[in-house]
Amino acid sequence: MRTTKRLHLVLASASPARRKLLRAAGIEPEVLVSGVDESTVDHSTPEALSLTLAQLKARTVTERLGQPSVNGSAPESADRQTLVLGCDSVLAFDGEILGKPVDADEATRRWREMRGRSGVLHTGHCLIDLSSGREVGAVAQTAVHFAAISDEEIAAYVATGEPMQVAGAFTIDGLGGPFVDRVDGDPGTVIGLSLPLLRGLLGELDLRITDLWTATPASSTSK
Ligand SMILES: Nc1nc2c(ncn2[C@@H]2O[C@H](COP(=O)(O)OP(=O)(O)OP(=O)(O)O)[C@@H](O)[C@H]2O)c(=O)[nH]1
Repeated sequence: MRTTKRLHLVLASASPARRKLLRAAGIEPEVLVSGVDESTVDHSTPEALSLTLAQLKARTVTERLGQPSVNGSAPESADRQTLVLGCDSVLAFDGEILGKPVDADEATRRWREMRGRSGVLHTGHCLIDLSSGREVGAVAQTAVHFAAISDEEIAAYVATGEPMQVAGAFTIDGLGGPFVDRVDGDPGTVIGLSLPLLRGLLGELDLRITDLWTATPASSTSK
């Protein structure tokens, strides 16, 4: 049965890219950074790692909101139904699971290996409905094909500092754009949040992504 309450999305992420994706899709999230120490989680597959970290981030913020955790049934709020979304992105490349490079040297080394080759960006998503305590989650994968860039291009890109801020040491919608030939799959998954996957998770909770629109698309695009 569809909700009659106003839906409110809390994004449990510091990622400016995730927030930008949601806002462009008409969803204005409240941002509550989880502060999770990702080094405490170790998993052998990129799917398990990205999903577990997404769950940890969403659950951490849910607890902080003073609501029971996943198995509790949070008290109904008057007119607002709050959802918490956690995400985590990792690159699977050459049999390794790669997050953000620790420094410029690692970013340089990675690019010298990645250029001209392909990897798979995995983004785990976890969505918790505070009113019911229900939790749903899934991982999206998008293949990334890197351009055969020169040592000089690598040096210039690493010098911008961007590679050290993002999983996989590259962006497709930033300075790294020219260095990715193509992606196979949802580009949002590479950027850090898959909107079609979010739509599916909301559907599992009997909710619609259109109920999350804070600005109706017409008004948000009017000049
Ligand atoms: N703009 C952009 N950001 C990317 C891209 N690929 C990865 N990222 C970012 O790289 C970061 C991956 O690190 P995560 O640990 O998942 O997220 P975070 O930024 O540390 O933020 P938290 O969710 O609070 O942990 C995210 O901010 C992603 O948005 C890309 O192609 N474009």
